[in-house]
Amino acid sequence: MLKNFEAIVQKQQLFEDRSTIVVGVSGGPDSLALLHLLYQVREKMNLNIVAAHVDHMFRGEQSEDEMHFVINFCKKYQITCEATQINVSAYAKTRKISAQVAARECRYHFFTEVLDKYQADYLALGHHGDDQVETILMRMVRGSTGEALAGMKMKRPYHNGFLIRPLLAYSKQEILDYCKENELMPRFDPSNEKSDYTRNRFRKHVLSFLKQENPLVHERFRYFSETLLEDESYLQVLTEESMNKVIKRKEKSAVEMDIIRFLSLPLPLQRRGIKLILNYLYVNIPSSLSSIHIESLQALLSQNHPSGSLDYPGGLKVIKSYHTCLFTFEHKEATEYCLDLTIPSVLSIPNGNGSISCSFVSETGVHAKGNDIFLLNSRDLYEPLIVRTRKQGDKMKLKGMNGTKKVKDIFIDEKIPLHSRHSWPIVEDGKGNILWIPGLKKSSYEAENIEGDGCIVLQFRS
Ligand SMILES: Nc1ncnc2c1ncn2[C@@H]1O[C@H](COP(=O)(O)OP(=O)(O)OP(=O)(O)O)[C@@H](O)[C@H]1O
Repeated sequence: MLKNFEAIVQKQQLFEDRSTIVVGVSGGPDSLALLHLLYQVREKMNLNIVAAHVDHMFRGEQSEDEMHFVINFCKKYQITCEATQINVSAYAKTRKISAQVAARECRYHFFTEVLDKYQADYLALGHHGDDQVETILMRMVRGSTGEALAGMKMKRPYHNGFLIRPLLAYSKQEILDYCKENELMPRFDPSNEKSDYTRNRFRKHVLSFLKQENPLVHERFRYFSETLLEDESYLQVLTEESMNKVIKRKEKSAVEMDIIRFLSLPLPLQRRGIKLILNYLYVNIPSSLSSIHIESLQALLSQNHPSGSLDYPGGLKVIKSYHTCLFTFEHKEATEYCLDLTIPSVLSIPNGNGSISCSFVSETGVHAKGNDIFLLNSRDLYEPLIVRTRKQGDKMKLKGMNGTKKVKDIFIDEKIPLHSRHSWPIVEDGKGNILWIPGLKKSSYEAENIEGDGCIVLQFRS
């Protein structure tokens, strides 16, 4: 028995007694050793083991032979076996994907079918410690960050249960020795020897060098991976707590955050905070998104200029405006509008900017405190009232002040983000006077007292 197999299963809580485990078995040494190990603990742990094999039909008779080898192996050990033949080359051609990607997709599709058929909770695969060293190094070179640098997880949620990789604790040599000791006679896939795949190049040139330096290098990488995952999960909790105080608005396709609060976080939380937002907004993280995007955003947010924007892959735009940073997929220029406000009515403002209700009241006693409500004496009403977006040169007579002020300056003083200014509603009367910028400022046209003929009440709801 491979050293400590049971101890690892217990320590990592890989699976429970009485579980059904589907094992992906190619016929190679790794998966064959895995199948055999699980077979060894089967009785003791009351396991139901099912082997699943896919013949990718890449190598004609040779790969068919491998399938029969797996079927016969299972027969010998009285293990249930599900085997299938899939024309992966044809699949790859119709979908215009590489043979490797196609093989993976077909394999995992079949695995889920078998998991469902046997209502299994676990899919076990034969990746080992040397695979892990290669994976981590490849990811480093590719520029992965955070949790991804920990490589493959020994246990992670998959389909309706978990994907487990019990052999990550062992080196390839230990597995080969195990196969020999137990006379398993695995098959060797010649494509593993080709050096045209990135992984094979890492195996040949980097892993062999590292093994010379330290034959137990896989254990060092395992320790690195485990501690990194622990550190990451702790930092993730801290990030989520901190970002709760930074995020101002969170919708399906847009997130707004407070830049000052964000910049007060330590850099590791800032980086993870940005990732958290991106993971939330993207359904699938685009492969072209890299650490460069995160770095350039950190630079944009910390520079003095009050505004700026970045284009992220997949149509996501990040817009800085004063103390607010908006991540949005909805950055089509806000449509201009100019709408009649009839009395009485409720008008929905375009671009999701709320509504304005408009009614006539005859009695006194209406309070118009704040900028969300506006009163206009009937005798000062010049119809039609219009709700529109801003125009160049807009000016307004401010309530309680002499003279006029540019609408543009009002937006700047109120620190309204650039993208919001284009769609903010402005209420104008039939003479072209700007009466009110709902939610922001009132003009001197507002009624001080309600007089004889009653008044119009405008109420803004954002
Ligand atoms: N054709 C297949 N059918 C069923 N399972 C497979 C097949 N190919 C790979 N697997 C599963 O995926 C794991 C990883 O596959 P990969 O090709 O990366 O490894 P490998 O070094 O070829 O492993 P092995 O020595 O088991 O063939 C295998 O150990 C096995 O559990």
